[in-house]
Amino acid sequence: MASERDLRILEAISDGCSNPQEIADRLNIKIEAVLSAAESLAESGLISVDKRVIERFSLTEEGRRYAHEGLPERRLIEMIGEGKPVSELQDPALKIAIGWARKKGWVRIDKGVLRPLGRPPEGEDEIALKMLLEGEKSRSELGSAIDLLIKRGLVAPERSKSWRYEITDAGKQVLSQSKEIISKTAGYGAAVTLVKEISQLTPDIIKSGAWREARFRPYNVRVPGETIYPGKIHPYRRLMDRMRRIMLEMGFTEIKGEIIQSSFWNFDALFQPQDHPAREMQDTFYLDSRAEIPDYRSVKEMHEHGGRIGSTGWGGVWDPEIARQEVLRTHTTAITIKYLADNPDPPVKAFCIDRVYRREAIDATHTPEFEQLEGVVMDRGVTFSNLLGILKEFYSKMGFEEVRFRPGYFPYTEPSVEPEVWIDGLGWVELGGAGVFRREVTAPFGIEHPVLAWGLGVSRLAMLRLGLKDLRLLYQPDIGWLRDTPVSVFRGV
Ligand SMILES: N[C@@H](Cc1ccccc1)C(=O)O
Repeated sequence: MASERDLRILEAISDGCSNPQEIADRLNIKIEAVLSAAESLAESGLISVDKRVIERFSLTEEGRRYAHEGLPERRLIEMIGEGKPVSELQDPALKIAIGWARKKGWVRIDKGVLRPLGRPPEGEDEIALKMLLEGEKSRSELGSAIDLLIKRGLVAPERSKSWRYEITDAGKQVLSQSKEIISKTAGYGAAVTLVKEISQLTPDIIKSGAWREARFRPYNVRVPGETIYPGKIHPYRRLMDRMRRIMLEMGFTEIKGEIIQSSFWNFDALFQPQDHPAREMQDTFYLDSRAEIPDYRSVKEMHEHGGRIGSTGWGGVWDPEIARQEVLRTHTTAITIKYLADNPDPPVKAFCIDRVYRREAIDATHTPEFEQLEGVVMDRGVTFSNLLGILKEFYSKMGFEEVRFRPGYFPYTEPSVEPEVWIDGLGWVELGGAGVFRREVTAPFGIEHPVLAWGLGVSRLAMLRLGLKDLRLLYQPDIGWLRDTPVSVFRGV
């Protein structure tokens, strides 16, 4: 059964209006209303719908300027006349123009002089630009120059969905029947009383009491709605907030620290020998500045001889100058060890989620800046199994049910493990490092109780959680990805 609005729309389609906007304009109603009505008309077989994606092109601001003034390479040709020394053409904007003119084979450089090679005819790109001054155009109207113009940022493509409606024989029949009724009565109003279906409640319908007799059209939740892109929190930020919330729920306190650290806190305090390969230039960003470091006697003693805990230390001479060198922190463990040194009495339950820096060549799985989530628990009698339990719980709260631990090695923990989570399709994926701090780390700072410590690769975890193949997406504002990433991938957020 069709409502008054349906019939009007059906009539418009029968008169040749084939797209929603046209119909909306003609009937002075919202386009969403047309889409919704058309959907149900199509469902009842009264119209046929042809959906397609169309591409239209328009000028960017720069493109518009060039459409008026001419492309830079065109103006260059006009400017150089018979030729001009390249040394007089040093302006960066001119360099771009020269680049294009050479690419197009319009000029050549002869003994330092830029010379035109005849007068180049108007190119397809220039013609396309001029056409676009008249308004939006399609690909077929503009020709093949369009891709280059898009690359140059002069033309912006826009893809949109279009709907084409056509009335079917069944539709024609319904329309002619209803017209008969309408012509016998006063008009569409009569058709409404005839079909008695209302899609929108108006003050009039309420006041007149017409709603009592009316049948309300049910909502059709399958109608394609207008896509809207509201502002939302960046998916990566959202994920980090989630991790932060999990840690807080588990009773941890958040701590912060400086990005620039002395080697002392980044390495030495963690009993990393001064010739440890991880300190080398290819892994660490060194600054050419020196930091103040605290009283280092006990740390030096530990590195050289093993202090008074029965360790042998690393031997050799521990050099405070090396410890003073400033670095961009390579891990957040620098923050937690400093915090423990400042708070050596139990209990301590702290975490730090922040950015760290390493000299990595950038590729799909490496960036020189990334985030780590670091946690420490220090208390009387805490054990390695407590550590595994905490990690398991954290991962399960993040939605990774299957966790296992591989033996690992870090200079500052014993025993050490590398937690792995199971990802369908990928298998076991390593997600960080963990262990119990060695006495060589804790004793010099007067920490007498066991310390459980771990550091997790946050961006790694985000990649898995968001199903990304390329880590760089987390750091590049790719508007398409940002729009398409649903907020619902984060359970419980
Ligand atoms: N700092 C280690 C992780 C770790 C933290 C704490 C204990 C053990 C390991 C890393 O960056 O890989």
